[in-house]
Amino acid sequence: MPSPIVIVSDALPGETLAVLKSACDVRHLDGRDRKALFAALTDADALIVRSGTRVDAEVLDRAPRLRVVGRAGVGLDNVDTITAAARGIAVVNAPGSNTVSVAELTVGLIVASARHITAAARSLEDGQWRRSEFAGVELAGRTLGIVGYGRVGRQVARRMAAFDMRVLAHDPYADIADADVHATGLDELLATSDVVTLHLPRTPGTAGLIGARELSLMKSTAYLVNTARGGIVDESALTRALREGRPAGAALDVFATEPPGSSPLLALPNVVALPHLGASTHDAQLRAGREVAGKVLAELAPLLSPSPTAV
Ligand SMILES: NC(=O)c1ccc[n+]([C@@H]2O[C@H](COP(=O)([O-])OP(=O)(O)OC[C@H]3O[C@@H](n4cnc5c(N)ncnc54)[C@H](O)[C@@H]3O)[C@@H](O)[C@H]2O)c1
Ligand SMILES: O=C(O)CC[C@@H](O)C(=O)O
Repeated sequence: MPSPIVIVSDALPGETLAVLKSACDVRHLDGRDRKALFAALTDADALIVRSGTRVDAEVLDRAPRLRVVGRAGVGLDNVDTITAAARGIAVVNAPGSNTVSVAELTVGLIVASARHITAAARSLEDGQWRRSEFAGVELAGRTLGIVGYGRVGRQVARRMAAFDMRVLAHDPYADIADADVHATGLDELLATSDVVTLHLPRTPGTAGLIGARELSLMKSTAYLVNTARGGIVDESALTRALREGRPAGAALDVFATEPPGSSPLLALPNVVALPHLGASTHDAQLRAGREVAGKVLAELAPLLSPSPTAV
């Protein structure tokens, strides 16, 4: 029996690739090259992606043999799960694999915002020594508002409570029962928080959730941190709001379109911007790779002989 063909269209750890290669014919390409992706999918049994490959209906149309799409990470907003389900294609991901990494990056961005770390570092690199301009605020005693109290939101709450912040959380679907975390409505959270941090998925229901009205509710001294998904925030409204100084600044790991090209957000002095690094630790990538490889091989089991290397 020929080995199943697995297309890997984003970077995966060597260990994951080795596991897959022990049982499958693994082919690499850059998933942003749609032409190459379409060509490779004609005889593919599995496709493994991260956030860089858009797996829409057009992609699935080109893959008549596809049994499984593996997402080496959490967010499934780049995969058309409805079309996949309609065609009997399994979609598997690795929830929880990168929770700690995203929470730790979020802590970094909160501290960087309160203390102007990136702007001050850039200024010194430019040969300047402007101490008073970069005076920040303490986080202790101030209020953190968490929108989306799932895996990452809860880990951020724990870590920032250790900074002695008062923690609010808004999540219509979660049980917010942790001591020291106060459940609130979204408007109240926006109006009372000194830092607002987003940890919810991008779905048709959450796209543009934070728009001009919501931003206008925030304090002029507050910071917005987004390590969730770009499309949750209306970027045009955010650009206008930041130019007007309400909120005071934003730290963004994610953008509506990635890479964000010439987005005006990148040119604003009160923006800290990162190239979607939340899950980019060796630890998280290894966990995500192991989990997704195991799930993909399980879906391919009927095509495998002899049985795959255990993962
Ligand atoms: N920057 C990165 O590299 C990176 C890495 C991992 C995850 N993420 C993003 O972070 C998101 C959260 O990850 P997670 O593992 O915590 O997911 P999760 O599913 O554990 O938590 C998401 C929470 O959002 C809540 N939610 C849904 N709609 C909401 C709404 N309208 N208002 C408030 N809350 C709402 C859900 O009830 C859930 O509790 C993912 O969906 C993904 O998009 C980003
Ligand atoms: O694939 C990535 O590198 C980022 C993934 C991350 O955003 C996720 O949703 O797990």
